Formats: sequence, C-alpha cells, structure tokens
Amino acid sequence: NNEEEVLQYGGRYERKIRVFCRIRPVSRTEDTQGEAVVVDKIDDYSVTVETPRGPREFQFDKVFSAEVSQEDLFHDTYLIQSAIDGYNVCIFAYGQTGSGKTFTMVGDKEQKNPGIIPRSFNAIFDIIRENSTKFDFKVSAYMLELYNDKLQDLFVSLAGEAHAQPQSHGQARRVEIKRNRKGVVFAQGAETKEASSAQELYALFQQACANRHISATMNVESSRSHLIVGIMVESRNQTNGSVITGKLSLVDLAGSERAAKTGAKDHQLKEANSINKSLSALGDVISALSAELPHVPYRNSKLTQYATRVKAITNNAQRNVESKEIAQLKEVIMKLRSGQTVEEEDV
Ligand SMILES: Nc1ncnc2c1ncn2[C@@H]1O[C@H](COP(=O)(O)OP(=O)(O)OP(=O)(O)O)[C@@H](O)[C@H]1O
Repeated sequence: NNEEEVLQYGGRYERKIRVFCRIRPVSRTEDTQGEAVVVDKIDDYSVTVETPRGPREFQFDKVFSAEVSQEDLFHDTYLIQSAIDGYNVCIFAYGQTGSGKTFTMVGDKEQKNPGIIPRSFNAIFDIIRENSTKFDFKVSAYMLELYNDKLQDLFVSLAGEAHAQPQSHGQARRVEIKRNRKGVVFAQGAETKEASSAQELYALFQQACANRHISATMNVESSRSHLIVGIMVESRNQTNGSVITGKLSLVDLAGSERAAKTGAKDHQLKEANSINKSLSALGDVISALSAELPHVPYRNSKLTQYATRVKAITNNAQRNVESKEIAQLKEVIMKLRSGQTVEEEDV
C-alpha cells in the first residue's frame, strides 16, 4: 500500500474514493401502483439492475439493502475520526430525484431517523469530549448552496439580502471556491460560524436549510440545488501546542435526471441542465481520480472545484427507469476498477 494512494481511518487503510450503493425501500405509492423492483442485491459488493437491454451487474465497495438502518449505514461510512485527525474528508450522496439522497444525508423531517449529517455532528463532539484532556478543539462551519452554477451562502438569508440590497444581490457576498497553498479547498467569502456543541451545529444547519431554493412544481420534496456543509475541526495539542485542522464536507447533491423526462420548462429547464452539467463534470472527476490520470478536470464546474477529496455514497433507487448518468458513471467506474479500457464516449 502506497501511503499516497490511501487514507487511513479507523486503523485500516482505505482507497481515496469509495462508492457505496444504498437501495431505497419501495414507497407506498410505488407499491400500490404495482411498480416493478429493478435492483437486486447479489452480495455485499454487487447489484443487478434491469435495463431495457437486459440485466446488468454493477460493483461497489459496499451495497446496502433496503432494510439497512440509518445507524448501520453511518457506522459503515464512518470517517469522522479522519477529519479530526487532520484529513479532508467528503461524503456525498448521488442519485436520481427521489432515490433517497436527503434521507441518507439528513434523515426524515421529524428526525426520528437522522441521517449522516446530524449523526456526524454528534460524533464530532463525542470525539472532542473523549479527547478534551489532551487537545483544545475549535469547530466552525460554512453552509452553501450551489444553484444554477451560483454559490449562495446559506448563513445569509435570501429574503433579507434581496430586501436590503435589491441591485447587488449575489454580488455583495460573492462566494468563490479557492485552493490554498497546501491544496486545501475553501469557500472564499463564505461566512463561517463557530459551534460549541452538536446542538449548536444542528441549529446552524436548520438555519441554513431554511434559506435553500426548492422547485415548487416538479416535486415539493425535491431539492434542485446542491447543499454543501463544510465543517472545520481545529485541534491544538495541549502538550506541544501543535495545531492541526481537518475538514469534513457533507454534500447532498441535487437529483440527476434527464431534462426531457421532467417536463421542465424555462427556469426549470435551466435548473435541470445546470444540475446535469455539474453532475457529469463530477463523474469526469471521479473517473480521473479512480484511473489516477495525471489531469483531473476539477475546473469544469463549481461542484467539482469543490470535490478534491471525495468519498462517495451512491444512492441507487428502485425505480423503473435508471438514470442514464448514474448508469454511465457506475459503468465507467466498474470498467476502471477491473482494468478495462474506457473509451472517450463512455466518459
Ligand atoms: N432508506 C430509506 N428508508 C425509508 N424511506 C426512505 C429511504 N430512502 C428514501 N426514503 C423516502 O423516500 C422519499 C424520497 O427520498 P429523498 O427525498 O431522500 O430523495 P432525494 O434523492 O433526496 O430526492 P431529490 O433529488 O428530489 O431531493 C422520502 O419520502 C424519503 O423519506
């Protein structure tokens, strides 16, 4: 194992990128409409998907069946210690609209089944408590939304800003993705807030969520923007004064779907195109990282400028039609893993 190629966590060595597949349970509506289940978990690492061209097999680092609880999923994707140890860790959910990205990342509305984001908040402060006799910690966060290729600071209320500065909205607080000399990506111009407990961090998160864009017609629950939560954990060693900073990025991506299928018009079409463009740029970055290509096309979209160290959670829904983008992405990754050649048109 070359140390450059791996990230150590929990005492084990792992590859830089891991892709998980979570199968969502069939919804009540799908059940009453008698819709067919098209995803089948073969073992812990592979699924078959029914496609118009017949069944196709896809490989993952781990496959979670529909019965897997939020707690077990969090346990198996646990990377919080790495972030506290000074690594840059990113967990994101990718999938078609309605496939369960928000459920996985955030949880249900009532928070009876909290997802990765609130569980991470708790885990960060649990680790801090356990180490408080040796280290002094500082936790801060920024929360952003990427909507139609514009970054919006979610700590700044849209309504409040627009009211105060109708002409210069979006200009006054321009957020830009930058990389510092150490190669660490940061959001320049974004407000950063400190939190001293998991509850405080969650309150900041709720405040940020209240400022998000939601497309009203296609699906009320459907988020049409990418949500980016960045948590910086600074730890100062009480004995020798050395300071290390790690970062945990938690991202709930907008749903991927073909614009034509959504029946979207005008601004919705712009939304769908922008989402698909950034998701396909993300696919290119993942492919380049997996293949260890010398050039990784981070600059192609704001979303991928963000994704320098990615840990992926792929959500894959039990739906009749599989998203073309997801299918292509998975196929490319599978080919790369098995050492097959990837043609340009595949990517
Ligand atoms: N593992 C799961 N167990 C139980 N319910 C789930 C699960 N995954 C998703 N759901 C439910 O399925 C519905 C759609 O999920 P969700 O809103 O998370 O999808 P999404 O991928 O975030 O969609 P969008 O791209 O539109 O934001 C929700 O009602 C959610 O509660």
